[in-house]
Amino acid sequence: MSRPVPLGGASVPRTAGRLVRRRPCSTNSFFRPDFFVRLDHIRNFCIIAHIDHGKSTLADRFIQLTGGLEEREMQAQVLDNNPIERERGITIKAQSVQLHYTARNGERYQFNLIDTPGHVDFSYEVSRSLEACEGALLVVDASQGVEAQSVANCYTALDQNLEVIPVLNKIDLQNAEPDRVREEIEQVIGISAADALKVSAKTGLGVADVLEEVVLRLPPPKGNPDGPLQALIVDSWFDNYLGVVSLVRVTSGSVKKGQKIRVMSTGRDHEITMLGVNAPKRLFKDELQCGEVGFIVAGIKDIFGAPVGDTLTAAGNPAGLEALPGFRTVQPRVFAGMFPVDADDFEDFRESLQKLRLNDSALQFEPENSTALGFGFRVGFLGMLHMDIVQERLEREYNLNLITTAPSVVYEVLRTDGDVVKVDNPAELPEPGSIDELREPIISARVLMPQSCVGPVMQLCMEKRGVQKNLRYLGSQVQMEVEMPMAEVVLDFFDRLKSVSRGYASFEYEFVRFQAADLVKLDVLVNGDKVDALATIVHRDNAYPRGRDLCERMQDVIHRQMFDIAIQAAIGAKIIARSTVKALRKDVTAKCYGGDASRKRKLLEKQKEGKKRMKQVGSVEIPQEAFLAVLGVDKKK
Ligand SMILES: Nc1nc2c(ncn2[C@@H]2O[C@H](COP(=O)(O)OP(=O)(O)OP(=O)(O)O)[C@@H](O)[C@H]2O)c(=O)[nH]1
Repeated sequence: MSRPVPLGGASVPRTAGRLVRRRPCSTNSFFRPDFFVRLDHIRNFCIIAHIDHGKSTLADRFIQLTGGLEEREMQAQVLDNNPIERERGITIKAQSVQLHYTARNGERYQFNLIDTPGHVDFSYEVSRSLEACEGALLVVDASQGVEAQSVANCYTALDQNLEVIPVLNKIDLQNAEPDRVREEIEQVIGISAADALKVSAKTGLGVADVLEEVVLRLPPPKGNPDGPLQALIVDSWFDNYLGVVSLVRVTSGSVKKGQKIRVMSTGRDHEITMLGVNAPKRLFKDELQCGEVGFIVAGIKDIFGAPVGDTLTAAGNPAGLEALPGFRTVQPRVFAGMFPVDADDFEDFRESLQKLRLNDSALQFEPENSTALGFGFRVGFLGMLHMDIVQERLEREYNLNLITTAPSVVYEVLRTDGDVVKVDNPAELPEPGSIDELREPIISARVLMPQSCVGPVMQLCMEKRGVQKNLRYLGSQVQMEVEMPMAEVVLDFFDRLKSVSRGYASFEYEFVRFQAADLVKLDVLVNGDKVDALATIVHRDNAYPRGRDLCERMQDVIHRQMFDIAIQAAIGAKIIARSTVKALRKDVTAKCYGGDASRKRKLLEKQKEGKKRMKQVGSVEIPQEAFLAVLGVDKKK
C-alpha cells in the first residue's frame, strides 16, 4: 500500500509543561520541535476489545482531549484511515498515534497509543502491536458484556506480561449494565474488575479519568536511553515515492535523522532520511528517543529491505547487539487461488502481492497454475474476512481485476508409500488409489453466549460435525468449547452463528490437530470439461447434497450462452448431480430499432463491463460468482 505522507501543518504543543526543549524550534512548520521526555513520562499502550465495542471511538476521544486534532479536523474513527476500514466500519490495521497529556499532577506525559482490530482474523495484528506496549486498555461494551475476542485478546496481553486496565464503555446506553459486566469480566476472564472505569466513548463521559489511570497504573517503558540503538520494526508499508516506511519502537538508545542504521536480517546499512510520529497527523522530527514509537524512512526501495519483526541497530552494529526476539510467525489457515482476469497482469499481480505482504505479514503466496484459469497465485489467509479484505485491497489499491477461487483449508495426506504431504489445493489431491488416509484440520472453538442461545448453537455445531468438549455457566453467560473441522467453519459458520443467536453469540478458535476423516474430492465439469479451479474437498456424507446445491447455484450464476451448458458434479468418474444452463442469446440491442448508434454502443459497452470479471473456460465464460458458488456468496456484482 502506498500511504502518502501528508504534509499537514504541525501543531506545536501550546504548553511545554516541565519538559526541557532540547534544541531550538525548527523554522520549518512541518517539523515539530523535539521535546526531551524522560522515560518514566512515556506510556505505550494498546486498546484491545471485541469487534465494535468502541476502541476506535475511544481513541478519537483521547485525540480530542489531548488536542491531537482540532475540532474541525475530527471525524469519527479518525484512526481507521483506510477507505475500506471507513466503509465497513471496522479496523483492519493497527494504527499508532502519539499524544501529549498533561496529568493532574501537572507533569506532561507522552502516550504512544495503538488502536487494534477486533476481528478474530486480525488477532495476529493485535499480538504484534502488544509487543510494542507495556499496557493495554481492555474495552468492554457495557450493554453487550464480555465476548469471545474480549477474552482472547486479554489473554494475549496477559501472556505478553502487559498491565491490563478494564474499561466499561457505552454506559450512555439505556441497556448498559456496568455492574453485571464487571462481574462477567471477573468470572469469564478472571481478572479483577473492581476498579474498572466506566466511560462513554461517544459522549466523552469518564474518558479523562482513563487518561489519568494510564499515567498512574501503566508502567513506563524499560530500556537504556544512553545505550546503543536497538529498535523493533513493528509494521512496514511501501510508499511509491519514499520506498519502505517502517513503524519502529525504539527499545534502547535513540535514532536520529541522518544517522546510518543497519537492518539486522539483511546486514545492509541505510541512512535515515526522515523520521517522525503520527500525532495523528504525520509530524517529522529529528530524533526518536528510547521508548518512543514512530516511523522512519531510510531510502529502502527493496520490498524485502525492512521486514516486520526485524531489528535496527546503528550502522555496522558496533555494539555487536543481538536481534530482538521479533514476532512469532503465523500460519495461514485458509487458501484460495487468485488469478488475474487479464493474463498480462500476472507480473503486476506478483509485485502487488509482495508490496501488500510487507504491510500484512500474515499473507503468504506461491505461484499456481490452473488449466482453467492460467497463471496465478495460491494465497494463504488467516480467515474469510482477511481473504475478502486482501482481494479488495488488491483491486482498489493496486488496480487489479482478479478471479478468486473457493477457499480451502490445508489437508494432510498419508500416502500409501508412507509419505505425509500437505495439500492446500483440492486440485492437487493425489489419486484416491495412492491415499491411505486423508486428514482434516480440527479447531477448538470457544463460543460465548447468553443461556437462551445454547440450544440453537449446539444444534448448529452438531450440523457442522462439531464435538462438544465443555460447557460452563459463568453468571448470565455460557461458554461452550467445541471441536469442529475447520473446513466447516470456513464456509458459513460465523454468519450462521450470528443468525441463530440473533447476534449474541461470539466465538474464537485455534487449530488443534489433523484428524482422519472420510473425505472425497468433488469435481465440477462444465460441458464435460473438468474445471480444476472448481474442485472442493468435502465429507462423503455431505457430497451429494453439496454437489446438487453447487450445480443449482452455478446454473443461476453462469450466463446463458449460444448453446446449452451442462454443469455436473462428480466424485471420481461418478456423476452425482447435474444442471443445465439453457441456450439463449442475450441481444442487449434488440430493443434499439432505429438508428441510435450511440445508444447501441453504450449498451454494448455496458455488456462488456459486465463480462469483465469472467474467465473463458473451454467454450464457456465463467463469472467470478461461479467460482465462489460453493460458499453461497455472491461476492461481486
Ligand atoms: N452509544 C454509544 N455508542 C458507541 C460508544 N462507543 C462507540 N460506539 C459506537 O459503536 C460502534 C463501534 O465503534 P468502533 O469505535 O468502531 O468500535 P471498534 O471496537 O473500534 O470496532 P473494530 O475496530 O471494528 O473492532 C460505532 O457505531 C460507535 O459509534 C459509546 O460510548 N456509546
